[in-house]
Amino acid sequence: MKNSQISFIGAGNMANSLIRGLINKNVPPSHIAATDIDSDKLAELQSDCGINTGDSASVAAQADVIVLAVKPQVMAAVCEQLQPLIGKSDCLIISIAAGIPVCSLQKWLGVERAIVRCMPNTPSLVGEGATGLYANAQCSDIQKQLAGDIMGAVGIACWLQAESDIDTVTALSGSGPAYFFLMMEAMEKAAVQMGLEPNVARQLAIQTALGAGKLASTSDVAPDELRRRVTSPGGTTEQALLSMARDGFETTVATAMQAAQKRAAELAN
Ligand SMILES: NC(=O)C1=CN([C@@H]2O[C@H](COP(=O)(O)OP(=O)(O)OC[C@H]3O[C@@H](n4cnc5c(N)ncnc54)[C@H](O)[C@@H]3O)[C@@H](O)[C@H]2O)C=CC1
Ligand SMILES: O=C(O)[C@@H]1CCC=N1
Repeated sequence: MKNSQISFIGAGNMANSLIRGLINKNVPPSHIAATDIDSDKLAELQSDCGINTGDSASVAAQADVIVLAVKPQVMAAVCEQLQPLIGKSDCLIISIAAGIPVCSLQKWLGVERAIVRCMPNTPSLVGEGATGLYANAQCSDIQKQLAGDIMGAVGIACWLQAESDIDTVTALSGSGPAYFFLMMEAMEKAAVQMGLEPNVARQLAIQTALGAGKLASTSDVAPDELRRRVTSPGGTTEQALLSMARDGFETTVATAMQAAQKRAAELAN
């Protein structure tokens, strides 16, 4: 990855998290380029991070890796416009788009292209990303290594056996940060309704999420046992968890993830 030129097509929320996350991990800004139809986004990235920006032709010409970071709905048009502009025949294409299958990307970019489909998430910005990856048969081991290194620089990177697993990863970790943010919002709101200062409620809700995540990720103990260690028999947590179970918490989560997975499959068409 050290000497690779990485170009982003689309410089929105997810590209920003990846670009800023890579720079935080000491990838030289001169190795990163981005294009977007919104020139304000490019100007901000250039002034904040010092990366190269320009039109599709200029960022695609020298790229060793092109990261497709536009919405699924415009991916076909973006790829068809991009295809003749890709300068290097061994340029690796990384798509982070939800839903769009490799066969569609091949149709729009040319069948011989090495393509890795990834599903990252926005905590990549702070080096805590979680990405699932799937490579097509045209990818060499070196190209797979490169994709894994890029995503691994900003968090954990897990290779998937089947392309369809990407839709599950989308429902789990791609969309997942939003579920935890919603939980923080809901906890904060309830605490304020119970009389706590909003500022204090927010700080404690966020720190509790951070602490639980850190504890779960650094401990050998599984989340169910960590949960039991908080839950004193006859105590307060027990009452809260019983209330959640009565309200169907697990079903709510499973149904929500199925809805996200179903939407990912729909975006393929
Ligand atoms: N936001 C997230 O948490 C995640 C998003 N993704 C995927 O990342 C992709 C981008 O999503 P977001 O960053 O959230 O969307 P976004 O709307 O913030 O960014 C998309 C960017 O593409 C630009 N764009 C549109 N047409 C273009 C064109 N023809 N050429 C160049 N740029 C163009 C837009 O101006 C915009 O800045 C989507 O495919 C999404 O499925 C994947 C994982 C997580
Ligand atoms: O909501 C979306 O469609 C994208 C994909 C995963 C997270 N954000």
